[in-house]
Amino acid sequence: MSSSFLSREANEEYAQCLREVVDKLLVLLSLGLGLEGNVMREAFGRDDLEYLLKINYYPPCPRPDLALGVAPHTDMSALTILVPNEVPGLQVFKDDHWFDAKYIPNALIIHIGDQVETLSNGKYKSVYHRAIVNKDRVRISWPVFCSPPPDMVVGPLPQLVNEENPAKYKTKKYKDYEYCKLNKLPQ
Ligand SMILES: O=C(O)CCC(=O)C(=O)O
Ligand SMILES: [Fe+2]
Repeated sequence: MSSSFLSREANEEYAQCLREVVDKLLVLLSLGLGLEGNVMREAFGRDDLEYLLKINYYPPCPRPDLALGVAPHTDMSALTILVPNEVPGLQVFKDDHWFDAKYIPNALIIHIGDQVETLSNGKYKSVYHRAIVNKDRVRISWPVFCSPPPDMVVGPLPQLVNEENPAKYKTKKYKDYEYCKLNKLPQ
């Protein structure tokens, strides 16, 4: 890893690029629900969307069969954009199986997070995933969690709720969702 990756300028440039990616994804996700392109982005606070970079460092583990890097979970963000190093480890749960996320050089891994699931009233599902560890190689991943601002109220979009499709999720401030998730309280 070059030290320039960690420089302030590099992070600012990366954030700027991610903003464009996230804006495009939110437009496509809105259109996918049959809504105007700007609906999801507006519902998440428009230019106030927050970007949080986390660095996961998984040291080699002599018994990868006995340990997990990250336990299974969904991200509470709206979207997560993740870049891993070349050591595989991310797994996604689908049809009762864990699937390896293939490492593709220069590709971004995008997770649908809980807030997109809520806003879409369950049409989009947040991805259940985990990270396994490697016997002799260090794995590193750089997820950026893109979330609504703490005081933003998030709930199923009114356009998607009617008598046949009642709201499946509570409407609440993002910070309250976060509090319940972090403390494993019911939402
Ligand atoms: O390291 C990974 O690939 C996944 C990490 C992760 O799921 C997380 O930090 O939320
Ligand atoms: Fe995650």
